[in-house]
Amino acid sequence: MEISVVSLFPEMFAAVRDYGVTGRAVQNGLLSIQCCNPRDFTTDRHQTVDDRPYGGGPGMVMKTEPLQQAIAVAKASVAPGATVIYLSPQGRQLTQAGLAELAAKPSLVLLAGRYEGVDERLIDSEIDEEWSIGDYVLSGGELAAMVMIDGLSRLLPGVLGHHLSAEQDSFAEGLLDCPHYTRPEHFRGMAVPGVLLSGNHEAIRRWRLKQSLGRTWLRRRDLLEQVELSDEQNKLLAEFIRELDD
Ligand SMILES: NC[C@H]1CCC[C@@H](CNc2ccc(C(N)=O)cn2)C1
Repeated sequence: MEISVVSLFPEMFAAVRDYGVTGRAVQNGLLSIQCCNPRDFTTDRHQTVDDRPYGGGPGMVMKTEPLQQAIAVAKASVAPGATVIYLSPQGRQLTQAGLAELAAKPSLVLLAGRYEGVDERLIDSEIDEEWSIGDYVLSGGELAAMVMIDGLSRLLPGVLGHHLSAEQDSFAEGLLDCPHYTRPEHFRGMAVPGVLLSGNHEAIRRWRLKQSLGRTWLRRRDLLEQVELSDEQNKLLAEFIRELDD
Protein backbone atom coordinates (compact mmCIF):
# COMPACT_ATOMS: atom_id res chain seq x y z
CA MET A 1 0.00 0.00 0.00
CA GLU A 2 1.31 3.45 -0.91
CA ILE A 3 0.44 6.32 1.42
CA SER A 4 1.35 9.96 0.93
CA VAL A 5 0.64 12.36 3.81
CA VAL A 6 0.20 16.13 3.50
CA SER A 7 1.32 17.65 6.81
CA LEU A 8 3.10 20.68 8.26
CA PHE A 9 4.90 18.29 10.67
CA PRO A 10 6.22 15.41 8.52
CA GLU A 11 8.77 14.42 11.19
CA MET A 12 5.87 13.20 13.35
CA PHE A 13 5.34 10.29 10.96
CA ALA A 14 8.59 8.67 12.08
CA ALA A 15 6.35 7.20 14.80
CA VAL A 16 4.73 4.85 12.26
CA ARG A 17 7.47 4.70 9.61
CA ASP A 18 10.35 3.78 11.96
CA TYR A 19 8.88 1.62 14.74
CA GLY A 20 7.20 -1.72 15.38
CA VAL A 21 4.76 -3.52 13.13
CA THR A 22 4.32 -0.55 10.80
CA GLY A 23 8.08 0.10 10.66
CA ARG A 24 8.67 -3.53 9.66
CA ALA A 25 5.90 -3.29 7.03
CA VAL A 26 7.77 -0.33 5.52
CA GLN A 27 11.10 -2.21 5.64
CA ASN A 28 9.48 -5.24 3.97
CA GLY A 29 8.08 -3.07 1.21
CA LEU A 30 4.46 -3.86 2.18
CA LEU A 31 3.78 -0.21 3.02
CA SER A 32 5.29 3.08 1.90
CA ILE A 33 4.75 6.39 3.72
CA GLN A 34 5.81 9.60 2.05
CA CYS A 35 5.23 13.13 3.33
CA CYS A 36 4.52 16.39 1.55
CA ASN A 37 4.85 19.63 3.52
CA PRO A 38 2.79 22.65 2.33
CA ARG A 39 5.55 24.86 3.76
CA ASP A 40 7.80 23.64 0.91
CA PHE A 41 5.39 25.28 -1.53
CA THR A 42 5.40 28.77 -0.01
CA THR A 43 7.03 31.61 -1.88
CA ASP A 44 7.10 34.41 0.71
CA ARG A 45 10.02 35.16 3.00
CA HIS A 46 8.15 33.98 6.10
CA GLN A 47 6.95 30.77 4.40
CA THR A 48 3.40 31.56 5.45
CA VAL A 49 1.14 28.49 5.64
CA ASP A 50 -1.87 30.01 7.34
CA ASP A 51 -4.29 32.72 6.34
CA ARG A 52 -7.03 34.80 7.95
CA PRO A 53 -10.60 33.49 7.89
CA TYR A 54 -13.24 35.32 5.85
CA GLY A 55 -15.92 36.48 8.26
CA GLY A 56 -13.30 37.14 10.97
CA GLY A 57 -13.27 35.32 14.29
CA PRO A 58 -10.49 33.60 16.21
CA GLY A 59 -7.85 31.39 14.66
CA MET A 60 -6.44 30.95 11.18
CA VAL A 61 -7.16 28.67 8.22
CA MET A 62 -4.52 26.68 6.27
CA LYS A 63 -3.41 28.80 3.33
CA THR A 64 -4.93 27.37 0.16
CA GLU A 65 -2.19 27.86 -2.46
CA PRO A 66 0.63 25.88 -0.72
CA LEU A 67 -1.89 23.25 0.37
CA GLN A 68 -3.26 22.63 -3.08
CA GLN A 69 0.24 22.29 -4.50
CA ALA A 70 1.21 19.86 -1.74
CA ILE A 71 -1.90 17.77 -2.44
CA ALA A 72 -1.07 17.69 -6.16
CA VAL A 73 2.49 16.48 -5.47
CA ALA A 74 1.22 13.94 -2.92
CA LYS A 75 -1.25 12.52 -5.46
CA ALA A 76 1.49 12.35 -8.12
CA SER A 77 3.81 10.44 -5.75
CA VAL A 78 1.50 7.43 -5.33
CA ALA A 79 -0.25 5.10 -7.79
CA PRO A 80 -2.89 6.94 -9.83
CA GLY A 81 -6.43 6.79 -8.53
CA ALA A 82 -5.47 7.36 -4.90
CA THR A 83 -8.32 8.05 -2.48
CA VAL A 84 -7.77 11.49 -0.93
CA ILE A 85 -8.78 11.47 2.74
CA TYR A 86 -9.19 14.36 5.17
CA LEU A 87 -9.03 13.58 8.91
CA SER A 88 -11.46 15.67 10.94
CA PRO A 89 -14.09 15.33 13.70
CA GLN A 90 -16.68 15.89 10.95
CA GLY A 91 -15.73 12.67 9.19
CA ARG A 92 -17.12 9.11 9.10
CA GLN A 93 -16.29 7.29 12.34
CA LEU A 94 -13.36 4.90 11.85
CA THR A 95 -14.01 1.29 12.89
CA GLN A 96 -12.28 -2.05 12.25
CA ALA A 97 -14.64 -2.56 9.30
CA GLY A 98 -13.69 0.89 7.96
CA LEU A 99 -10.01 -0.04 8.26
CA ALA A 100 -10.68 -3.17 6.22
CA GLU A 101 -12.23 -1.03 3.47
CA LEU A 102 -9.23 1.33 3.49
CA ALA A 103 -6.70 -1.54 3.52
CA ALA A 104 -8.19 -2.78 0.25
CA LYS A 105 -7.32 0.44 -1.60
CA PRO A 106 -4.11 0.59 -3.69
CA SER A 107 -3.03 4.02 -2.50
CA LEU A 108 -4.09 6.83 -0.18
CA VAL A 109 -3.37 10.53 0.23
CA LEU A 110 -4.01 11.66 3.82
CA LEU A 111 -4.47 15.36 4.56
CA ALA A 112 -3.61 16.25 8.15
CA GLY A 113 -5.13 19.64 8.95
CA ARG A 114 -3.90 22.23 11.43
CA TYR A 115 -5.24 25.57 12.70
CA GLU A 116 -9.01 25.87 12.26
CA GLY A 117 -8.89 23.74 9.16
CA VAL A 118 -9.03 24.00 5.39
CA ASP A 119 -11.04 26.13 2.94
CA GLU A 120 -14.30 24.28 2.26
CA ARG A 121 -13.81 24.74 -1.48
CA LEU A 122 -10.55 22.77 -1.27
CA ILE A 123 -12.39 20.00 0.60
CA ASP A 124 -15.17 20.00 -2.00
CA SER A 125 -12.76 19.89 -4.94
CA GLU A 126 -9.96 17.66 -3.60
CA ILE A 127 -11.22 15.40 -0.80
CA ASP A 128 -12.82 12.04 -1.64
CA GLU A 129 -13.55 10.86 1.94
CA GLU A 130 -13.58 12.57 5.33
CA TRP A 131 -12.83 10.28 8.31
CA SER A 132 -12.80 10.76 12.09
CA ILE A 133 -11.03 8.54 14.64
CA GLY A 134 -13.48 9.59 17.35
CA ASP A 135 -15.62 12.35 18.77
CA TYR A 136 -12.89 14.66 20.05
CA VAL A 137 -10.76 17.49 18.71
CA LEU A 138 -6.97 17.20 18.42
CA SER A 139 -4.43 19.94 17.64
CA GLY A 140 -3.87 18.47 14.20
CA GLY A 141 -4.82 15.61 11.94
CA GLU A 142 -1.38 13.93 12.18
CA LEU A 143 -2.16 11.64 15.11
CA ALA A 144 -5.49 10.70 13.52
CA ALA A 145 -3.66 9.90 10.26
CA MET A 146 -1.16 7.74 12.16
CA VAL A 147 -3.97 5.85 13.92
CA MET A 148 -5.46 5.12 10.50
CA ILE A 149 -2.08 4.08 9.05
CA ASP A 150 -1.33 1.76 11.99
CA GLY A 151 -4.78 0.16 11.96
CA LEU A 152 -4.93 -0.49 8.22
CA SER A 153 -1.29 -1.68 8.04
CA ARG A 154 -2.12 -4.60 10.34
CA LEU A 155 -4.67 -5.75 7.78
CA LEU A 156 -2.23 -5.80 4.85
CA PRO A 157 -1.27 -9.35 3.80
CA GLY A 158 2.08 -10.38 5.24
CA VAL A 159 2.29 -7.63 7.84
CA LEU A 160 1.18 -9.59 10.91
CA GLY A 161 2.84 -12.90 11.70
CA HIS A 162 0.32 -15.61 12.67
CA HIS A 163 1.07 -14.95 16.37
CA LEU A 164 -0.37 -11.44 16.25
CA SER A 165 -3.38 -12.25 14.14
CA ALA A 166 -5.18 -13.88 17.08
CA GLU A 167 -6.04 -10.45 18.48
CA GLN A 168 -7.09 -9.47 14.98
CA ASP A 169 -9.51 -12.39 14.89
CA SER A 170 -11.41 -11.36 18.01
CA PHE A 171 -11.99 -7.77 16.91
CA ALA A 172 -12.50 -8.86 13.33
CA GLU A 173 -15.33 -11.01 14.74
CA GLY A 174 -16.62 -7.84 16.42
CA LEU A 175 -15.59 -9.02 19.90
CA LEU A 176 -13.22 -7.62 22.53
CA ASP A 177 -9.92 -9.42 23.10
CA CYS A 178 -9.59 -12.19 25.69
CA PRO A 179 -7.27 -11.90 28.74
CA HIS A 180 -3.56 -12.75 28.20
CA TYR A 181 -1.07 -14.30 30.64
CA THR A 182 2.66 -14.94 30.71
CA ARG A 183 5.34 -15.89 33.30
CA PRO A 184 5.48 -16.05 36.29
CA GLU A 185 2.76 -18.64 36.85
CA HIS A 186 1.91 -17.00 40.22
CA PHE A 187 1.95 -13.20 40.35
CA ARG A 188 0.88 -11.13 43.35
CA GLY A 189 -1.03 -14.13 44.68
CA MET A 190 -2.92 -14.70 41.45
CA ALA A 191 -2.54 -17.87 39.39
CA VAL A 192 -2.89 -18.38 35.62
CA PRO A 193 -6.23 -20.01 34.60
CA GLY A 194 -5.54 -23.76 34.61
CA VAL A 195 -6.86 -24.39 31.10
CA LEU A 196 -4.02 -22.29 29.66
CA LEU A 197 -1.47 -24.67 31.22
CA SER A 198 -3.30 -27.80 30.05
CA GLY A 199 -1.91 -28.01 26.52
CA ASN A 200 -5.45 -28.84 25.38
CA HIS A 201 -5.63 -26.47 22.41
CA GLU A 202 -9.32 -27.01 21.72
CA ALA A 203 -10.20 -26.27 25.38
CA ILE A 204 -7.93 -23.21 25.24
CA ARG A 205 -9.60 -21.98 22.04
CA ARG A 206 -13.04 -22.34 23.64
CA TRP A 207 -11.92 -20.65 26.86
CA ARG A 208 -10.49 -17.67 24.96
CA LEU A 209 -13.62 -17.35 22.81
CA LYS A 210 -15.79 -17.57 25.94
CA GLN A 211 -13.75 -14.82 27.61
CA SER A 212 -13.99 -12.59 24.51
CA LEU A 213 -17.76 -13.10 24.38
CA GLY A 214 -18.18 -12.54 28.12
CA ARG A 215 -16.05 -9.39 28.16
CA THR A 216 -17.91 -7.98 25.20
CA TRP A 217 -21.21 -8.73 26.93
CA LEU A 218 -20.05 -7.05 30.14
CA ARG A 219 -18.21 -4.03 28.70
CA ARG A 220 -19.59 -3.35 25.19
CA ARG A 221 -23.12 -4.72 24.89
CA ASP A 222 -23.51 -2.41 21.86
CA LEU A 223 -20.85 -4.36 19.95
CA LEU A 224 -22.48 -7.65 20.82
CA GLU A 225 -25.79 -6.51 19.37
CA GLN A 226 -24.06 -6.08 16.00
CA VAL A 227 -22.63 -9.61 15.92
CA GLU A 228 -24.43 -12.71 14.63
CA LEU A 229 -23.36 -15.38 17.18
CA SER A 230 -22.89 -19.01 16.19
CA ASP A 231 -24.50 -21.82 18.23
CA GLU A 232 -21.16 -22.47 19.90
CA GLN A 233 -20.75 -18.78 20.73
CA ASN A 234 -24.26 -18.50 22.16
CA LYS A 235 -23.60 -21.58 24.32
CA LEU A 236 -20.27 -20.24 25.59
CA LEU A 237 -21.76 -16.82 26.36
CA ALA A 238 -24.65 -18.42 28.29
CA GLU A 239 -22.09 -20.45 30.27
CA PHE A 240 -20.07 -17.30 31.03
CA ILE A 241 -23.16 -15.46 32.28
CA ARG A 242 -24.26 -18.44 34.40
CA GLU A 243 -20.80 -18.63 35.97
CA LEU A 244 -20.96 -14.93 36.93
CA ASP A 245 -23.45 -15.82 39.66
CA ASP A 246 -21.19 -18.57 41.07
N1 LIG B 1 -12.26 22.30 13.69
C1 LIG B 1 -11.06 21.64 14.21
C2 LIG B 1 -10.43 20.79 13.15
C3 LIG B 1 -10.11 21.59 11.91
C4 LIG B 1 -9.37 20.78 10.90
C5 LIG B 1 -8.11 20.15 11.47
C6 LIG B 1 -8.48 19.30 12.64
C7 LIG B 1 -7.26 18.64 13.21
N2 LIG B 1 -7.65 17.96 14.40
C8 LIG B 1 -8.31 16.78 14.36
C9 LIG B 1 -8.34 15.98 13.23
C10 LIG B 1 -9.07 14.78 13.29
C11 LIG B 1 -9.72 14.44 14.47
C12 LIG B 1 -10.50 13.17 14.56
N3 LIG B 1 -11.38 13.04 15.55
O1 LIG B 1 -10.31 12.27 13.73
C13 LIG B 1 -9.65 15.28 15.55
N4 LIG B 1 -8.93 16.42 15.50
C14 LIG B 1 -9.16 20.12 13.72
